[in-house]
Amino acid sequence: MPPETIAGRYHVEREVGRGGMGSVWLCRDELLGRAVAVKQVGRLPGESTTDLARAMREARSSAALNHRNVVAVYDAIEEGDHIWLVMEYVPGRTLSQIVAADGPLPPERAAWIGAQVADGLAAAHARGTVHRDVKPGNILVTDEDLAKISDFGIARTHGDATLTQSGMVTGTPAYFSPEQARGEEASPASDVWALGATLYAAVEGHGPYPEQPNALALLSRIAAEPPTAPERAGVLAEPIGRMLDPDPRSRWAMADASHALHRIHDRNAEAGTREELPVASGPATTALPVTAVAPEEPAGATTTAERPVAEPTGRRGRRRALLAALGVLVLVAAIGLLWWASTTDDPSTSAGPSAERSSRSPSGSPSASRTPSQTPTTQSPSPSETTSNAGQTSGSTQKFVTGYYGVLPDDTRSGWAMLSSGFQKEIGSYGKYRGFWNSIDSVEVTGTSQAGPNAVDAFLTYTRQDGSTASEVRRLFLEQSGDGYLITGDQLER
Ligand SMILES: Nc1ncnc2c1ncn2[C@@H]1O[C@H](COP(=O)(O)OP(=O)(O)OP(=O)(O)O)[C@@H](O)[C@H]1O
Repeated sequence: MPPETIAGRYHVEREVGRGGMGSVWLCRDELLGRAVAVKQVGRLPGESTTDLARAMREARSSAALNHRNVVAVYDAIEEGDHIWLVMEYVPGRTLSQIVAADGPLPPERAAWIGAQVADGLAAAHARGTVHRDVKPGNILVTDEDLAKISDFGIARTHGDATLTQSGMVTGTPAYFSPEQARGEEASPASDVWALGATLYAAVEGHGPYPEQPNALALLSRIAAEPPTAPERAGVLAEPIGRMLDPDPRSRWAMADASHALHRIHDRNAEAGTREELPVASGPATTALPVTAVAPEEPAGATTTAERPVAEPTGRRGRRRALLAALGVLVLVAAIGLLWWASTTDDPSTSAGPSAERSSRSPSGSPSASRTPSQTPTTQSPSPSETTSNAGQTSGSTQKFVTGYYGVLPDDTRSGWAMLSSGFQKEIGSYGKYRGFWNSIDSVEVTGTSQAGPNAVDAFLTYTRQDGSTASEVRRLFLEQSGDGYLITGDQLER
């Protein structure tokens, strides 16, 4: 039984759940007058300090993150043989509880939940933290479908000591990526796999691999065999396939996943009702971003058909089924391509090369969502909060960014000159850059926010040539150049 009050401050109201390391209690923070969730992590006398270290690691990883899609950790209190992790209280259910109670989710709803989680994880990746245990049980979802990723219990930041000394499995094997199953280090790419497997489970009602009690047998299967293609994924078929790419080098980055999932959500919202959205409709299939992280691939050459959920492993039946599934996907992609070719109003798809299609809405510059060399230090608050928060030193970088969008879309020559040569190379050519901006009628900067010494988040609203609008938050990375700056890269934030 927990005490009535924890650390003289958190009044215990009731137990809200129980996990592998202990109970979670709903408490009232008497000092701040707010509800908090307090997770009790046991440390029995004589027991090793592994649990304690794990809890502290969870606290450290999560507390450094401030993102609406990551459960905030407020405090970690050591008391007797326990640690109390004080977290943001998220009223709702875990994704696994939702699927268990209500059955598999419609792909569009799963996409929305996945998009939010991808945002939270992308923020964690940007600061060097890998979650390592993404699974439906670690995703909390409110009644309004606000999703938050929790339990950075086995996450670690670069430079932390190895978690296990003797090959003990950390994480949930069912959601392990093939490279993890082979014993390689967890990486942002393995979080992408785990999110793909989580979305698979959300729409199918079971994970990508058949459950089995023998963890080692499961791991060897994951390492050797691709999962079977999902049957109920609909519009999520391609994102799941790209996230479950067995090769981590060509697997989507988290930003690509976020982008694609948001697109599905945006299109669904535009369509008005979930049911109205055709399954695997043309635009949703063809307009998905193509990751720019596979350097050996020619830009823009990747199609759904080239990246199946499962790659052939030598099992004939599976191969045949896959080929059939791929045939359908190729057909869908071809129909989508025709649809796409007949429209010019979607700037995010009009840019052509793969790097330019990494944005879910019109990009500030048609660039890849990439891991920046400069790590942002803060998360973006809402546009209204941000401009006024800019400090004196950050003013000039924000001014520069506002100025950059000020010349666009009309003066692409000047805009192009504000990009570093490396970034220009990454985009490909001035013609591609201009081609993108030609599809935009106007771009408005509704706010800016300092995301790091050389990183600025721009809150943008684009109006396309056809009058439709789209909004996004784009992070621009800058380098000093003479008295001014050059843009060295960008990344979609929201
Ligand atoms: N911040 C929170 N707000 C509200 N409920 C929560 C919160 N965190 C956890 N819960 C509830 O408590 C339950 C247990 O959470 P916990 O993180 O300990 O479980 P777990 O992820 O299954 O365990 P573990 O990963 O430690 O093996 C969850 O299933 C959820 O219902």
